[in-house]
Amino acid sequence: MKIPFTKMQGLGNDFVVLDGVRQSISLSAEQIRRLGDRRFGIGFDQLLLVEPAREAGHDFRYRIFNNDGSEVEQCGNGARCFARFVHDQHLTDKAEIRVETARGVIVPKLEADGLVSVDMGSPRFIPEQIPFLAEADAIIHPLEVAGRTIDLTVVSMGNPHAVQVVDDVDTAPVTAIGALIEAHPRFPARVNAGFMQIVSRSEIRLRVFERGAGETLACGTGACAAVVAGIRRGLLDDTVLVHARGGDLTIRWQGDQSPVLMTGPAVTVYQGEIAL
Ligand SMILES: N[C@@H](CCC[C@H](N)C(=O)O)C(=O)O
Repeated sequence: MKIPFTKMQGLGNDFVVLDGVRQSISLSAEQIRRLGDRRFGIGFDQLLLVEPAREAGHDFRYRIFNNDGSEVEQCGNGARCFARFVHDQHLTDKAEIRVETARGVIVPKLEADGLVSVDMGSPRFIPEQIPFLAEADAIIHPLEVAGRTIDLTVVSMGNPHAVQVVDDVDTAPVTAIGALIEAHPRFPARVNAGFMQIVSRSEIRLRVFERGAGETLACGTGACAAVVAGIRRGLLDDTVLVHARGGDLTIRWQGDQSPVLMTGPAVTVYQGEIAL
């Protein structure tokens, strides 16, 4: 069976997007891994499956899979690509879309300037909500990794993030230490590991070793989590320009229960068909 797909990217974080509205699609973890293989398949960091909404008042549901086949709760760059996809495929003519994810409803909006902004919902910090094994809630949690102690701020943006501050993202050991943090036993569902360099109170540089995908050129939820972590640590103001290796995002957060707002690009690269 052949299925049509769209290849998209948000700041170089790349996706295969499938239309599960016009046809019913069900993929095994093994099929996702095969499609995600950059030599034997199409290749992507995440696969996005767009489906009809389950509840009245919502426009769509979308499911997110890492290229290791695991299904995840949330994806920031994916949310922007999802919005561009349903619009370009004429699945909706709404500029503001209410979409169900595994962790609640998010609201992407196509802006007049071509960017997409997304209300990503409120961040969560309580250790069980991450999930993270810790005795109490704290802004900084020391974690033993490879014989040294790293100060982490843990944040859930629907999916789990552990953010550390580094002097220079270019020399930070993102791959080696990121993999150890991702698989650390204190994160029972694994975690996305963020490495944040503070440039000023309104600008950071960020690299993220993603759970289930390795280091990507950008991570939208990672950018939200890093800015929230920086604000909680008293290092950042409420509007921050995030420089990832694949490009820039603007993140806004007013604190407490207010939602995190993300604005950035979403680009279609090509369309094709592939045999499952
Ligand atoms: N690239 C994404 C995050 C994708 C999911 C993540 N790897 C996880 O396992 O939680 C983004 O842009 O947010």
